[in-house]
Amino acid sequence: MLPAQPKAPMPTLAAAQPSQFAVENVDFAYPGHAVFRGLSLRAQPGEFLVLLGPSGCGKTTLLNLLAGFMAPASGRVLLDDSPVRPEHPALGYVFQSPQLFPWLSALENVRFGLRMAGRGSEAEQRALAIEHLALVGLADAADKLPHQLSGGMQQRVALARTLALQPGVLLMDEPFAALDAITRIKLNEETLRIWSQLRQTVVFITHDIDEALFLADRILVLAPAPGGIAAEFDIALPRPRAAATRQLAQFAHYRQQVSACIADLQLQPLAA
Ligand SMILES: Nc1ncnc2c1ncn2[C@@H]1O[C@H](COP(=O)(O)OP(=O)(O)OP(=O)(O)O)[C@@H](O)[C@H]1O
Repeated sequence: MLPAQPKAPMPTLAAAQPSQFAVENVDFAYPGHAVFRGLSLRAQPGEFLVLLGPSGCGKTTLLNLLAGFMAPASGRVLLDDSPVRPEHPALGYVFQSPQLFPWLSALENVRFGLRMAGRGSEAEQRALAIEHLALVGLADAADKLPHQLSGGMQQRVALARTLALQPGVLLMDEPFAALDAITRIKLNEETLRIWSQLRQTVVFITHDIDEALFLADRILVLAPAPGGIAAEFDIALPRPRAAATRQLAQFAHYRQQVSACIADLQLQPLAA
């Protein structure tokens, strides 16, 4: 009889070890189209970093470089001091579209990643999936199919599916852009509630200034391609943040500063 294979460790609802990112002097181009020249940035462990910038400046490209889906032409992308690779267990993604399997229940969608990673027994996977559905406020929807859920609920399932794998970093590419304004604000608040509990490093892409201000410890504004970081804002709004945060004079002040920066960028003539 073959010896039993050691099982991958079962993640729990406990906080992950937050990861750190370093992008060092990265150049990247699509054929005939330079996107980054000499881009450098860092994300500290447990930081909520938001990337903001005009359409086409390279936000998604940067996230793909951070995820190891694409390689820079020169320079390095390091995750916890090693070159990033897409299968790194610390990486978790949430995309604009929830990308759920339509024939699987919410619970089975959340369990899917755990099954693929071979983590735990079926009973453990189910228990963890239920715990994470409860974390995103969907304890009662475990048996529902995706088409029985609203867009916001589907995106919560996608978030639970990613969080169940206990990533050290969450890469979020405009995750709430397709939702109505009220649902989006609600999910911004939920994201911060969950982040304050689990404290992963988050890299969040948006082109919504209010969303960026509400969430971020730090905002990096990207310049139009081929560029890099045009400006950096430390957002010292008090935490925990809630609806009242958006009414603060300090919030309005940051909004004015960031809006002016982006307006300035969009008025710049395109680089040759
Ligand atoms: N596969 C590709 N081949 C060639 N050019 C591409 C490709 N993907 C993206 N681009 C171009 O590279 C630039 C950066 O694209 P990217 O999608 O990263 O921008 P973005 O800031 O995320 O835009 P948006 O806010 O509109 O989503 C754009 O000018 C885009 O047209």
